[in-house]
Amino acid sequence: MASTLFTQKIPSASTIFSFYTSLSAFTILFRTILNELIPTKVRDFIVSRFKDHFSSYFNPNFTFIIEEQCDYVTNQTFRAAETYLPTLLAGITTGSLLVRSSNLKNPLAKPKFGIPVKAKILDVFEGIPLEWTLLSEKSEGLYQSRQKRYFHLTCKKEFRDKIMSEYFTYIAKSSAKILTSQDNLKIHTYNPSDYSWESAIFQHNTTFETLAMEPEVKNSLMRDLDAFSNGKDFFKTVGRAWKRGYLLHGPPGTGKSSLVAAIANYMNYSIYDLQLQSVKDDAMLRQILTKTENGSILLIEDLDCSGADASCRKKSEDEGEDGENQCKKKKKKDHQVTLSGLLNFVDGLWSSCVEERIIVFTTNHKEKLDPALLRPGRMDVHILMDYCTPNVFKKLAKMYLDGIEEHDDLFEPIEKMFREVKATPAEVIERLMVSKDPDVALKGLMEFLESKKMVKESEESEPKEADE
Ligand SMILES: Nc1ncnc2c1ncn2[C@@H]1O[C@H](COP(=O)(O)OP(=O)(O)OP(=O)(O)O)[C@@H](O)[C@H]1O
Repeated sequence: MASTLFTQKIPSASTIFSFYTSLSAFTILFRTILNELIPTKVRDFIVSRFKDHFSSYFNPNFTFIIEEQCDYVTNQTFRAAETYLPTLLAGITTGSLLVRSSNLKNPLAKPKFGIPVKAKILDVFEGIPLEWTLLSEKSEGLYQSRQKRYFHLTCKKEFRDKIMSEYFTYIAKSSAKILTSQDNLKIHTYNPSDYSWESAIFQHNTTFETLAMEPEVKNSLMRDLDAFSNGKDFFKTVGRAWKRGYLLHGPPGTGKSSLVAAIANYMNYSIYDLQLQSVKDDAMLRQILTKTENGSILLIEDLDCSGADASCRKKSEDEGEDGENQCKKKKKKDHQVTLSGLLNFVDGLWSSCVEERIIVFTTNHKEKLDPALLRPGRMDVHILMDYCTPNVFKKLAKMYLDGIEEHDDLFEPIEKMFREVKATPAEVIERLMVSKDPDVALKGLMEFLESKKMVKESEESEPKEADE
C-alpha cells in the first residue's frame, strides 16, 4: 500500500523530462506568437499593465503627483511646495543644491537655496516619513512645447488619507507664512515668445511718502487700499470677487507709474505687467491671467493704445462705417484681445480666478476709452493724476530742496503760476534737480513757467488775430 502511494506521488524521471520539454516548447511557441503576431506597442502595453498591477500590489508606498499646471491655472499646491521645501534642506539627499542671492536691499544677506531636479527631500509630518522629488520633462503645450515640472510625494500607503487631509493644508499655511516675510517684491513681465511670465526683483523707491499728490486724494486712496486688504470677509459676505480696479488717468509725467510702485510697496504685492498688444486672443489672455498669483497687482498700461478700447471704433466711425463692426473685423484679423475678453477679467466670471487682486489700468486719454470700461462697477476707483498744483509743488520742493518749506521771494509767484500754466510734476522735478541751491533751482523753475505762459498767451492770441 505504502509503495503504491510512494510511486503515485513521485513521478518518474522520464515523466518529468517529458513535462519539461512540453513546457519549453510551449514557452518558445508563446514567445514567438507574442513577438511576431502582437505589435510591439500592444505588447509593451500588456507588459506595463502586468507590471503596474503587481508592483502596486506589492509596493508598500503611495505617491502623490503634484503638477505645476492644472488646466489653465498654476497649481497652488505646487507653488506651496516650491516655497516650503527649501526650508527642509537638512533632509536633502543629493550631491547638489541651487544657490541664489537676490536680496538687492542687502547684498550681504545669506543666499537662498533651491531644489535641483531629481533631488530627494525628506520631511517628517507628525512622525510620518515623507519623500519629495522634483521632476521635469518636456511636454506639448497649447502654443508650443515647454518644460513640465511636477513633484512626487511618497509616503507609506497606510498614511495616504492623513497626508491628503492634513499635510497639504499644513504646507499651504507654511508657504503663506514664508511668502509674507519675503525680502523682495517681484515684477513679472509676460514673454510672448516663451508663453510664460518672466520675473525680476522689483525695487522701486517710490512710496506714498515720496509721491507728490493732493493730500485728500492720497489719503482716500490709502484708506481704500487698507479696506481692501482687510476686506476678505466683507467681499465674501456680499458675494463679490476679492478684487479692486483702479483707473489712473492723466497726462504723461504726472506720476501714474510711480503711483503703481507706491501701491505695490504699500500693499507688499508683486506686479504683473501685461502689454495687451502682445496677447494674441482672448483664450491666450485667459491662460496668461490664470497663471498669476493671489495677492498681486495686474498692471495694464496705456490702455488707450491696446486695441481693446474705443479708439479704433472712433476712427471707423469717422470713416463713415459702422464703427463697432469694423472694429470687430479688425480684431478678428489681428487675433487681438477683444473688449469683452478683457471685461470678463475685470468683472466677469474669470475675475474670481485669482484672489486679493488689484487691477490697475493707466491711460493718458480717458476720453478715448470704450464707455463699457468706464461703466460703474468696472473700475472701482478713477484717479486723475494731473498737472502740478501748488500743493504738489510744495511737496516736490520740500523733497528735492533739502526740506525747504518756504522761500521769501519765489514760493508765492511760483504757486500763482501753477494756477495759470500747466506743467507736469516730471517737468518740475527736472528744474528742481538743476541745483541744490534753492535760489538757483526755484529761479530756473520760475523762468521755465514764465516761458510756458508766454507760449500759452501767444497761442491764445493767434486765433483772435486771425479772426480780426
Ligand atoms: N506726482 C509725482 N510725485 C513724485 N514724482 C513724480 C510725480 N509725477 C512724476 N514724477 C516723477 O516723474 C517721472 C515720470 O513719472 P511717471 O513715469 O510715474 O509718470 P507717468 O504719468 O506714468 O508717465 P507716462 O504716462 O508717460 O507713463 C518719474 O521719475 C517720477 O519720479
